[in-house]
Parts: sequence; C-alpha cells; structure tokens
Amino acid sequence: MTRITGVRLRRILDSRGNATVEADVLTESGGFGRAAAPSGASTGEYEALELPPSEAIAAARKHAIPRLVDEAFAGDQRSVDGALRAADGTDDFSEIGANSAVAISMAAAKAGADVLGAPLYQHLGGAFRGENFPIPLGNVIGGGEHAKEATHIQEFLAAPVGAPSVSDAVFANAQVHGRVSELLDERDLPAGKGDEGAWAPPVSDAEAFDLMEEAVADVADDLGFEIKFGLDMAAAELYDDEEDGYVYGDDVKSTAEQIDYVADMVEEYDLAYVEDPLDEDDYEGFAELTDRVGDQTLICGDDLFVTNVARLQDGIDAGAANSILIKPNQIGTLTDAFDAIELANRNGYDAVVSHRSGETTDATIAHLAVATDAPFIKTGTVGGERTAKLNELIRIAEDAT
Ligand SMILES: C=C(OP(=O)(O)O)C(=O)O
Ligand SMILES: [Mg+2]
Repeated sequence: MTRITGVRLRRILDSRGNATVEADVLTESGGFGRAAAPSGASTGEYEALELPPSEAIAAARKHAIPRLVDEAFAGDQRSVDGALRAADGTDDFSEIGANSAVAISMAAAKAGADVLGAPLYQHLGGAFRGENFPIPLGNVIGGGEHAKEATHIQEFLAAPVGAPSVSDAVFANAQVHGRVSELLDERDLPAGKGDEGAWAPPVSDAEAFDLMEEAVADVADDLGFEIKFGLDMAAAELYDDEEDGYVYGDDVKSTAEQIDYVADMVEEYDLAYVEDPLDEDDYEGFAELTDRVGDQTLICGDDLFVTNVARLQDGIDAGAANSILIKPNQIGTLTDAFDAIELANRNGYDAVVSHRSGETTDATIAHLAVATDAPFIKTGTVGGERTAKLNELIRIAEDAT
C-alpha cells in the first residue's frame, strides 16, 4: 500500500530568500507527503553536505529516484533511507546532497503517515507517543553568524520550564520576545532582527544577559510560572586557531577562560541550557565543562555531534556534554536522526530537536520532537517559518489529549 509510485523535486524559496529543495512523495494507494530541506548558516564542519539545489535535484533524479519508485515503501522508513544512502554511496551525501536526501526522507515519512491515516508524530513514534511535549526554546536575542553588529553569542533562548502546556510555553516565548523589544525601546536601542527572528541589537553580550534576565523575570511574574533562559554560543564560530582562543571583539579567551566564563554564567543566571560552549573539536573541553556544571544544566552538542552517531559515541566515551542537538539535515535522513536519538537516550543524553537558521514552513520537526519525547525543541519564537512549527505543536497537543 505504501509502495512509492512517484517522487517529484523542485526548488522553492527559504526564509533567507535562498533556493532550497522540496520533495513530494506519492504512493500506490494515493498517499502523499511533501517536505522541504532547511539550511544552516553556522554549519558544523562535520555536517553532511548540502549541494546547490539544482545540482542536488539533478543528482537525486539520476541516482535516488530510480531506487525509490516501485522499489521502496514509504511506510518503511529504513527502506527509504537505505535506498537514499545506497544511491548516494558516500558518508556525507556529497553525491545527491543532504538537502535532496532529507527532503525525500521527510516527505516519505509524511506519505507513510498519510496512507496509515495517522498523524506523523504517531507514525514516527508509535501509538504511545503524544503524552509528553517538548518545551520550546525561544531565540529572542541573537547575533553571531545570524546577524551582523550584534552579540557575539549566537542565541539567547527563553526556556519556559514551568509552563503548564505547550501552548502556554509558545505564548510565553512570544511575550518574552515582545518584552525585550520594549526594554530595547526604553534604552533607545535600535532593534533589527536576525535570521531566526530574534532581536539583533548592537549590544554587548553582558547587556544581552541583563536584558534576558529582566525580560524573563517580567514575563514569569505576569504569567505565574517559571521561565529560565539558555544560550547557543556556537563557539566554533568564535574559536580562532591562530589566536588559540575564543574571540569576543578585542577580548580573546583561552580554553580554560572560556570554560570558567561559561561555568560562571551557568551559576549566575541559572541557565537551563548551553549549546556549543566550546569548539567543535574540543571533546576534552566539553568534558571538563560537563563535569563542572552538567548536573545543573544541559550542555548540548550541535556542531560537536552534527547528529552523527560516530561523533556522539566519541562524546559519550569522553563524557563530553549531556545532550545532543538533532537536526535531520545535518546527517541526511530521519533514520540517521533516530539512530542518534536512540544512542543518546540509551546513554542518558537528552536529544533536543532543532530547526536551522534558514527554514521553510515545513513542520516535520514538531512531529519528530513529539515522536521522540524530546525535552526541548529549538524552533524560534516569531516569524512564519518559525510559527509554522510552534503552531503545529499546539495542534499536535490538542489532537493528542
Ligand atoms: C540553528 C542553528 O543555526 P544554523 O542553522 O545556522 O546552524 C544553530 O546553530 O543551532
Ligand atoms: Mg547551534
């Protein structure tokens, strides 16, 4: 019933105005799934490769589609993703592009769910999923590779850990975003937005900490539940080999200083979450920081692990981090993403599902987060391509309860 009868690929626009790959998958009983690849800006060095969309589409038409049509079953995700891997023949999807691969993989999952008449989160996660919902981490102030002339730290993330429901959490993050705008206005600071819709004011990181602290406290007081905050430091972008340290404008921190700095911030601000606090090759530094503050906060590897089981296993062996960021396009297929989540969970690591800075209105990751019982989902706060996922979470919660 879920035998694939057609795969169509096209170029569509993403939120940055760049082209990306969209896939449609059709099945013999009339099932249909559509999904689009997101795209990173602060990409990890070890991610699967995104090809220019026209090239990725041409290569997938030549190599992958013949292995899928009449051959693979949309309801059997491992068969679809196995065919994609076999068609590509490389470790990093450099032949057909991780963008073609992930779009087809996610579209096939949706076609499979369509045939079964089940919501995607249930098809992916099984009949017992839908009891727990991820807390959305809302990017409200940011800079780094996502906005020029703004903070060095890439993302300051509201974390409404006490929210009684997904919907309350989603609206709390939007309120924190709004409160930051008011605080910036009071301080006469101009506020453009970065790629993910976070405010990108020309302030120091220290001032951004102040703004976050005040904004989450104000909104928590108003709503009556606890809101913490966290960070994506995207430290691989700050690390400079030649300087042998982390560059914050004129200030350069050695690895030891960076670890102290992050540990101090975890203590001072009671941070709920710290992503990529160290360079993507520094397992040792991650392990030291995890040893110091891993019992108080999530230390999450994004560029460190790139959703890759081999890199995650190295991290587990080294005691580096206590959570992994899951971005399906970093590795190329949903099967690979699930394998990373399972390995993480078996070893006591939390798996946090995430969007990319370049997005479409595709909402697959909302289902992936519910399907895998992710404790957090990173998917922005405002803006159509971000609210597509947040609103989908609200709908899933309504459907599941
Ligand atoms: C979402 C992120 O940014 P990008 O998609 O640019 O890698 C991130 O670093 O977590
Ligand atoms: Mg990151």
